Amino acid sequence: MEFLDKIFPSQIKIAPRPNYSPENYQKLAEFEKFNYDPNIHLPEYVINLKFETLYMKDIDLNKDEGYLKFRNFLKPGLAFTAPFKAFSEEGVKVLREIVEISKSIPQVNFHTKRQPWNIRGLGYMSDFIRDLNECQKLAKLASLFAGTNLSPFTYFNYSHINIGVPGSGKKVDQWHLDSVGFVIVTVLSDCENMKGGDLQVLKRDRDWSAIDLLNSQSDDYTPEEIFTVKYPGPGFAVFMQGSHIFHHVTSVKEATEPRISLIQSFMVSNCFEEDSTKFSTFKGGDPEHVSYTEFARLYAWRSKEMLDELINRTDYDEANKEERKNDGSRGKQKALKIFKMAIDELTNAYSLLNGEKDDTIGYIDDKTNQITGYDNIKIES
Ligand SMILES: O=C(O)CCC(=O)C(=O)O
Ligand SMILES: [Fe+2]
Repeated sequence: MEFLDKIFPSQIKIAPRPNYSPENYQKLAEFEKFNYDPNIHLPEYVINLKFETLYMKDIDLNKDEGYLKFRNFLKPGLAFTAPFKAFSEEGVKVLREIVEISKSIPQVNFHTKRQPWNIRGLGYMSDFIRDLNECQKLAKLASLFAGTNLSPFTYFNYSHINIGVPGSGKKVDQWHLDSVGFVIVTVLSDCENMKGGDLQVLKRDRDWSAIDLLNSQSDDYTPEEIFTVKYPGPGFAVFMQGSHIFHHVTSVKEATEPRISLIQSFMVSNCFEEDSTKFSTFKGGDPEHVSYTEFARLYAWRSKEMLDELINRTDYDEANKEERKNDGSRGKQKALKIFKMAIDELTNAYSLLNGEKDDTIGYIDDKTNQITGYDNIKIES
């Protein structure tokens, strides 16, 4: 048995699949030749005990009691890992072929102010991408790093790809916090002689006061608190809690080919844990007919999971016994707590989806040095 199956004996939860593909994102015949097989496309994972890591507890600035309790629960909670080999040679080869095909599909190519070129939406169009993102082995590896069970995030995010064109003078990605809790960021291109194109992270937890520090970073000066990821080669990845630590990717100055990176996104499986999802980011960037439906389903699933917990509880008898002893409060209190959480989840979803509420976290625009929201404004490629 794989060591990951020993640690996580039960299946990772996957949100129910949509039984349709949104308009413009139907299955594509050109992708049919690729069949995902973790035994071929993933390597044997070897965990190096001298793994270079940064623990959330070491960069926490937030000393709020509730927050610390949550963090304690998430032990060991790696903020980010050292690079590890996430994909086999064959895995890299297939993914690169998929990227090449995708470049000629207009509706999956996006050019935004934050990211000059990204590819999104492949989960609906390619079974390989769908199966990779729903792979138990990869999700269990991410769960091991996070210290809690993680599930794949929404379909349109499955295998988000960034492309950095050498000499474009544009950052591949501006300083930002992710709008999803956890990511595995893999480089697929040859970076051996690349200048620039560095993924850099700030070693502080959600510290907005660091904006000046981030903006002071220039080509020839990297403040000590900013860490540069050194990828040994294609197929190597880092796992990170991108929703907690600011990160960006510098512009590619020189390289033998464009920089290609692949982002696998994960959210907490347990509906009762804190969730870092920020709907407004996706609302502001993805096609409207996709983001609304995906997030309606996501919030509906999370609330359903909460109510299922209430329906499937096996400790009512015990709670009821206690209840008789304790004047009827215990079982009732537990039930009320779950109802309240489900109501809050739905109220939050309702206000976000109908536009009464905005949960944007934005990114730092390098032109203005200001936090900027996602406004659906596309730029010319
Ligand atoms: O492309 C990369 O290396 C990282 C990109 C990133 O942080 C993102 O897409 O959120
Ligand atoms: Fe990111």
